[in-house]
Amino acid sequence: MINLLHQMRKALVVGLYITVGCLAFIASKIIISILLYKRWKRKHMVYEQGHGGGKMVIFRSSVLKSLKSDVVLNMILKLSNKDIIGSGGYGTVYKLKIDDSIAFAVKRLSRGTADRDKGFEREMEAMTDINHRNIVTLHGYYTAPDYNLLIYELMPNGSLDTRLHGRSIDKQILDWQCRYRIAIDAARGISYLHHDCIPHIIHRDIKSSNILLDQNMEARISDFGLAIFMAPSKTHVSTIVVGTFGYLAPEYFDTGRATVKGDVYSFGVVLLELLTGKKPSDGTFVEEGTTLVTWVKAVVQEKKEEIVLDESLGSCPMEEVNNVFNIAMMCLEPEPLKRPTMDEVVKLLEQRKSDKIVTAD
Ligand SMILES: Nc1ncnc2c1ncn2[C@@H]1O[C@H](COP(=O)(O)OP(=O)(O)OP(=O)(O)O)[C@@H](O)[C@H]1O
Repeated sequence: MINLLHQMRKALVVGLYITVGCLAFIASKIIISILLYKRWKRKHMVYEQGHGGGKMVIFRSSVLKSLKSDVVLNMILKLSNKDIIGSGGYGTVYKLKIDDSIAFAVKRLSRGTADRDKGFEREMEAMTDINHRNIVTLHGYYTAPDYNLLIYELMPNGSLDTRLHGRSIDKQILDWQCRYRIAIDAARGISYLHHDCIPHIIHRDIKSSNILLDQNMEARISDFGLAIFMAPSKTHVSTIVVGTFGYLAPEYFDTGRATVKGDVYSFGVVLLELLTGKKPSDGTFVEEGTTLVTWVKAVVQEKKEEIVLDESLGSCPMEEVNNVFNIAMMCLEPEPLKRPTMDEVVKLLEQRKSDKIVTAD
């Protein structure tokens, strides 16, 4: 009898513990959900828009938040060809001028194909929570039945691609110091995606037209239309091969396995562009049956880097130039495991830069 009473008491205590445990678990979930919702509300301002059943979401920009959504939308709808500042395979980019001192870049993506819609979703998923000085800021978006709009901060100096391969007057500003700084800024942006974002972000389209320059020629990574997430416990994500010819890592091209080392390879190609001033898709490479990477590797092996160095650079510190060639070669190792991580690339670039600054000062 006593034994039975003892057992009932024990069962009651266990039951009580389980109930309290469950209640505490549910309460903690509710509190976390409320906190997450409050955080989301703080960051986003959602406007249900009457025009054509679209929806506008503005975050981060106090200027845009202070304007009424239909005012912003009307300004966007008035954009025309004269406001175009660039165009890519997926859409057209316009300059949206709010007043004499404030402007944004608006990317218009037509809808209709699953590819395009996916690109828009990817861009939003990847960018809404990113806040880094070397990543272009997304201020909001508008989604309508026929098209999607992405509103970014405006990068007044355009893309590295246009500066490097466009009019020669645009190239003048790209002296050695400027190119070195662009390399460090871009490396920091990619390193943030690979190492600090959870899940990690593989950009998959690192190239000079996706490196944009602000008013001080500081570089930021843009265009997350092909970006994919990767859990920290994973080493790769299997996908169909996308990206830009000339920048794709060979193993990704062959297997469709996207890894952070694929971005490292593409960054190595960008370093070669900065060093040589040549475009990876330059017609002469195709004519001669070679590539920018093969061409440069051959001269680096013979220690004749100056042959391929961009003539428009004029005189520059050859020790530093050779170091950047070496970093590029590491990034372009055919074996992905032998390539450095982006964290390491940043350190290699920073170390050499700061050594230079210390001796120069
Ligand atoms: N925030 C911005 N500020 C200023 N210019 C921009 C901005 N975003 C894009 N651009 C300009 O618009 C061009 C087109 O950009 P977009 O991202 O649509 O295409 P892309 O990267 O050049 O090519 P693709 O998307 O086909 O790979 C860029 O190269 C750049 O010159």
